[in-house]
Formats: sequence, C-alpha cells, structure tokens
Amino acid sequence: MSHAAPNSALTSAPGSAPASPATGGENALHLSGLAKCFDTTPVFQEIEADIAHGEFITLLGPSGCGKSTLLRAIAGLTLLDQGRIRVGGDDITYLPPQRRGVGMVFQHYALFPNMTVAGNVAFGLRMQRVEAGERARRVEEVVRLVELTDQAHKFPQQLSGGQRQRVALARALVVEPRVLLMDEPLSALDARIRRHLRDQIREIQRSLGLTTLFVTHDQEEALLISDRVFLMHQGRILQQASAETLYSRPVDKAAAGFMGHYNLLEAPQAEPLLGYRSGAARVALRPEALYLSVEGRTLGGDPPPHMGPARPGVVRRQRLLGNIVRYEIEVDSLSLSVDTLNRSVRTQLAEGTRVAVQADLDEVQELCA
Ligand SMILES: Nc1ncnc2c1ncn2[C@@H]1O[C@H](COP(=O)(O)OP(=O)(O)OP(=O)(O)O)[C@@H](O)[C@H]1O
Repeated sequence: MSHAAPNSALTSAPGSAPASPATGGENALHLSGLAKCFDTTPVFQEIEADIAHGEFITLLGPSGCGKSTLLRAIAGLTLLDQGRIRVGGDDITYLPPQRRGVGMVFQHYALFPNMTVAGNVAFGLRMQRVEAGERARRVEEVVRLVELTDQAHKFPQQLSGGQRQRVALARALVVEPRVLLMDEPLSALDARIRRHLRDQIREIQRSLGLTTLFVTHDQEEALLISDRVFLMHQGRILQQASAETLYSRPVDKAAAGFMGHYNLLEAPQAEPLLGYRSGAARVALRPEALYLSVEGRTLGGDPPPHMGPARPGVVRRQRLLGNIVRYEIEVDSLSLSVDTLNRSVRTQLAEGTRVAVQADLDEVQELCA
C-alpha cells in the first residue's frame, strides 16, 4: 500500500471523476478563511492553515471550541458558510464526502455490527466496486498493518475497544485517503490501551507518510504525537506550532492558560519576582521555571544562571504527581504553582514550611494579550 503516491481514484464514488493526485509542490491540505455558524452562533471563524505532505497535526482545544465541527467540515459532513478547502492543490470545498480523498475515524468506531472485521474494512472498497481479488489483497494488507490478522473473522462485539478502533482505522486507510482525519479516536479507551494505540497510530502514519489531522482535548497526547499542534480557542486557531514552542512560548493568555500549568501574572504583580517591570501586559511563568530554597539550599538541583530576587513564601499545599511534586506557594499575596522533581520523600516540603522563591529569568514569557 503506497501513500507516497496516493491513488485518489480509490476514494471516489463509482462512476465519478476522481480529484487529481497531489502534486509534490502543493500543500497536502490548505484551509483558507473557513467559517461556520449554527443558527447565528459562530462555531469557528477565520481558520487559515497549510499542512504539508506527511505532517501529523493535532487540533487541540477545550470542549466546545469547534474542533469536531472543523474536522467534519473538512470531511464534507458539515457545510461551510465561508472559505475554501484544498487537498493537494485541488479545491474540494463543494465535493461530496466520498470524492474528497479524505478518510475519517470517529471517537465511537461506527462499525457495522453485522459484518466481520474483514467485512467492515472491505466496505469502502465494495462501494467503489473494486474487483474482488484486489479487494481481498488490500483488506489483508491493511488488517495486517493494524495487527488484526488473527481477528479478521470476528464481529465488532467480540473485540475490545482498542481492537474496534483499529478496525475503524483500517477501514479509513484501505481506501488510501490523501488526508486522514481522526476525531478523538482514543478518548473512549482506557489509559494503557490509549498509549499503545497512540504510538501505533503514529507509527503507521509515519510509515505511510500520511497527512493527518487529529483532534484531541488531551494536552499530553497532543504534545507527544504531533509534528505541529493547532491550539483552538472559541472557534479560532490561536497558535500553530511545534509541541516545544507551544509549551515554552505561548502566544497569549488563553494559550498559556491551556498549556502546562502556567502562572499568569499582571506585570505589576510579577515585578517583585522579576526585579524589573515588564513592558508587556502580563507574564507567564511555568511551574518548573520557579525555584524554591529552604535555608539557602535550592531544591531540584543547581539553580539556573539568571535568577530574579529571592522572595519569601510559605508552602500552602503540596501534591505528589508521580515524579513531580507540585507546590502551591503563597508569595507577595499571590498563589504560585511551583514544580520540583520528586527525588526523594525526604526532600518534600510540608505545608507551612517557609521558603524563598526565585524565577528563572530566561524562562519568563511576556504576553501582550
Ligand atoms: N449540529 C449542531 N447544531 C448546533 N450546534 C452545534 C452542532 N454541533 C456542534 N454544535 C455546537 O458547536 C460548538 C462546537 O462544537 P464541537 O463539537 O465542534 O466542539 P469540540 O471542540 O469538538 O468539543 P468536544 O471536545 O467536546 O467534542 C459547541 O458549542 C456545540 O454545542
């Protein structure tokens, strides 16, 4: 199965002309000025994005910010009010779903209960009237890819949630889409299966070089799986960036509020910790960019070279998050989150402990909005 040179004819309805194949120089997916309202309420607006061939993009954002509706609009399952969608340079804005060259995997599998795994996977090829021998070959290949060969004769109700989702993935892959859309495909699964399937999806996507748009509201999942993350908030894409940039350089208050557990401070509030008044409206400080010391000893190893003034504080709360201890420290009438590495229970600070707090000045994020 080769996605390097996608065969868009396979995704077309019987008798319909296929969209022409992607050309190397074009973006795999180009979204321009997309907008959608339900009644008079905007769901998303001014969506602009270029996604390269083989890129794995995650749409990340809180519940209700418009992620699923945007994905459904790209798939042709929801009509747009405005904007253009191009796949490999072809304008697909007004094409029906089956002619877009786009495959979709939903949160709740949507498998046919009366068909076996192989039957479910073969369905799209039957609709395209792909000849029986070719159909069997492609089904076998894709079922092997998702590691379900020995389950191919089973019905969906005989499978676990993770296996059902792999059938759904196989069903989307078998028609060799030019773009794969996945709407929270892991959120119905338990944590262990979720991690395993997440890695498997990424491996398959990489091996096929398949351009993928994946929706999640799970920050960790987005940071781990993606080439780039599109952070959505109230129907707009706030920031398009690599996981590292998104985490360490949020563009504004909303982005910082969603990523990590940033401490967001107005410039005057931050002044005592920074030792200067920031020119920006507010600053964001990650919990791991703040250092605690007790009686002159800094927790969590060597302090960084550029530290702000030491401010006196008191531990109000401490929570163990596995390898990290998250402290809530009262300092200068503020409550700050501070993370330290949990090297030993002996170094954990009890509530009420007096500490000094210092900010790593190289990690201060100035936010204009
Ligand atoms: N068919 C519809 N008719 C009216 N409003 C809708 C419809 N579908 C979605 N909405 C509304 O549009 C907004 C965005 O919904 P959407 O499902 O796209 O968000 P989401 O970011 O995917 O959320 P979640 O992560 O909870 O799935 C929500 O306020 C939702 O109530």
